Amino acid sequence: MFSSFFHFIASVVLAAGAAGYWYIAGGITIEAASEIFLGVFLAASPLPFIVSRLLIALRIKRRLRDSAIVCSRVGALTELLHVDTIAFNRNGTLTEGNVFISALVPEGMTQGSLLALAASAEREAAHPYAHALYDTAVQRGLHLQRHSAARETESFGVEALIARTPVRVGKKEWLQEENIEISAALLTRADQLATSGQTPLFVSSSKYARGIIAVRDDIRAEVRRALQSLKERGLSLILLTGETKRLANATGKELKISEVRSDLTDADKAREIRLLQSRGSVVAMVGDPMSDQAAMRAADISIGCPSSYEKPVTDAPDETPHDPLHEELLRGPNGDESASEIEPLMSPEDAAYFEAQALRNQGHSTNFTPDITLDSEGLPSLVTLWDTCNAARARAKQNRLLSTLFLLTFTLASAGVFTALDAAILPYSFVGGALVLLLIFLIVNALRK
Ligand SMILES: Nc1ncnc2c1ncn2[C@@H]1O[C@H](COP(=O)(O)OP(=O)(O)OP(=O)(O)O)[C@@H](O)[C@H]1O
Ligand SMILES: [Cu+]
Repeated sequence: MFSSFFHFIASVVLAAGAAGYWYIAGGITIEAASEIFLGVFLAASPLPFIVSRLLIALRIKRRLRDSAIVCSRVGALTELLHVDTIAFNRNGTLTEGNVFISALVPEGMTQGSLLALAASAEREAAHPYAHALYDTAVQRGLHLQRHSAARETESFGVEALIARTPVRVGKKEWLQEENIEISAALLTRADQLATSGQTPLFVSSSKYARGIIAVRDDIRAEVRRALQSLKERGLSLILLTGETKRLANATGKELKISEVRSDLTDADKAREIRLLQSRGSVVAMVGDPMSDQAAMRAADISIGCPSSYEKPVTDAPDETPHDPLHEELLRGPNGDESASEIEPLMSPEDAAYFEAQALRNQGHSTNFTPDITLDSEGLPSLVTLWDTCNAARARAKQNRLLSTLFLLTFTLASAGVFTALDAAILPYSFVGGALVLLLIFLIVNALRK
């Protein structure tokens, strides 16, 4: 856009220069000088270049008509060709989006009570892990306790007050920061679980870890192939994830990605991207438009991977219309009176505590649309998009070359440079006609099969 503007200014200056020269040195009339001005201006105009750029985006768009890939910024399609690094998150983008509990490791309690404790804390949490814990507990018919307040911390976990006791579910590092005691046995077990591709969630009540719940969301086979294809196309890949180092490394190994950054919040991911950019990389970020917002804004191109988590449930629409546990929880302690869930019993101190914490979590705004949104296939459709853009690149090159040739020869001819060789000054009507022909040719060339 900027360069087109300068190109335009340059063409005006050039035209004025040529007309001025002939008016003064050649002694021609003002009418003849304006005709020279017009001729040079038409020959040197940026129009063919602007048209070429738009046509390429149009070509790509037409090619993508049959796929469900959505592009909300047309320029992104041509800019995609300059990208050399693809960054992506793990959960939802690389994985099935099907989270399940793969191990329950309680310490000093039963598996059931460990899960019930964690699920009680996760009741209203939004993370897919929270849903998995809660849904499994409900399916098993476990008795959940009501919490008086809960707070979900991005990238760390959830904290809830249950019967005035703080219960936490989340990352080891976070619990350790809160001075929660974790036994050596649990720590070892967690490392084993993470190395085998699972996410160990620590559950603590008061100041002690009560066990681990391991959740799992496996890598999709198509994603492995897609990443391989992207690598073959000369792109650098980098995994930016909120998961812990062990799991991230296991994922990297499984997918043969050497660049892996773990334990990142959204803001950390954005910082990693800026770091890559400062080294000259042009980065596209594939992620979740909700939870990777800052990273996607920082990237040169943001690509939304329609998270499998958000898939509308079409398979079983009328299964479990209401969960029995929910109703049980709504019933008061006497079994008859309906206790309100919306107004939890919270002491003013608790309320103040959680209010202060909640304020720190309010960074995200919800209305962010990525430049490009992949189809339900997710990452594999990026390969299709890339190939389409790349195929268009050859056509773009031809058109640019032709436009440049036109500009050089017609500018010189209409400025009268060839009069030195006894040629006449090219009249502006001729230049105009040639320009129209050129534009028609560009259109045909860009859009033909
Ligand atoms: N509600 C929650 N309950 C338990 N653990 C949580 C919760 N929210 C976050 N965590 C912990 O924080 C970690 C990172 O979460 P985060 O949302 O940042 O990453 P992610 O989106 O799951 O992964 P990626 O960055 O690859 O997409 C999780 O692995 C989990 O250990
Ligand atoms: Cu996705």
